[in-house]
Amino acid sequence: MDAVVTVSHVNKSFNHKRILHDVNLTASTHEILGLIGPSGAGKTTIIKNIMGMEEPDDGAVTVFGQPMPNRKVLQRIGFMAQEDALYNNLTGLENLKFFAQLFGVQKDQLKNRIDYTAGIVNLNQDLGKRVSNYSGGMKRRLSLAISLIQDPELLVLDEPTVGIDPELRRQIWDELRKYAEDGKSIIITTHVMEDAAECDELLMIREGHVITHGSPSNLEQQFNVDNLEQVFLKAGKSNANTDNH
Ligand SMILES: Nc1ncnc2c1ncn2[C@@H]1O[C@H](COP(=O)(O)OP(=O)(O)OP(=O)(O)O)[C@@H](O)[C@H]1O
Repeated sequence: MDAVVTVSHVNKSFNHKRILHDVNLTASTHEILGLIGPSGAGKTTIIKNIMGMEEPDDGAVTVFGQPMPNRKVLQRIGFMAQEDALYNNLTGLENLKFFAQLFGVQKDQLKNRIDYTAGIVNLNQDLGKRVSNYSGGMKRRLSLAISLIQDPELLVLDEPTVGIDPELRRQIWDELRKYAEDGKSIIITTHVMEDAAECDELLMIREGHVITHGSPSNLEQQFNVDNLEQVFLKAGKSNANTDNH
């Protein structure tokens, strides 16, 4: 496994309030890395620092060995933001084609990539509709298909499973697993423990601190509990105690 993303000792404040405290992480090939924590914990801020959309106050971020932002590196990343960035007046198909061209998908690959990515999120039947007529869940699914369109080496997905029903969620996780097995790297944020259980490596985030990290099974063992929710609660408590001393 090779390191694809490194975040080293990153601190970030907004309006003099510290949002990230000494965050460290490594995302590697063949791996799904999950950032889990409640709303406001700082997950999106970490993602934005990785994508070069925010700059750390201290510390460093590299993606494929390069400091971000870097336009060439961005071409190698499939990014799904928390807010859907779609063209509402275009159809789903036109959106997919637009982003495929932006990311340099070869013409002879275009149909295959569109069929494949729309299939993953069950949108094939709705591609002719304008996005303005899509539900919120359909928009999330289209955003996910777009993030996969150029077969990126790194996928960065901010809350991809919000608004997605359990059956489709299973299908998406199976595809993400295949993607990682193919040697790619995936970073995903979630506040849902079922999603966290699908990851190879987890960072539990609370109030901008990484309170613990490890594989789901190792974390359950380490904290001597049988689910990740309990790990989060126990890790949060021990972290709070440490903070007080
Ligand atoms: N540009 C900004 N200016 C000021 N405060 C910000 C900015 N971006 C984020 N914050 C604050 O940083 C904190 C962490 O936000 P962030 O979006 O990273 O959390 P999150 O874990 O992704 O939450 P959610 O699951 O709700 O998306 C919040 O208190 C938020 O209000």
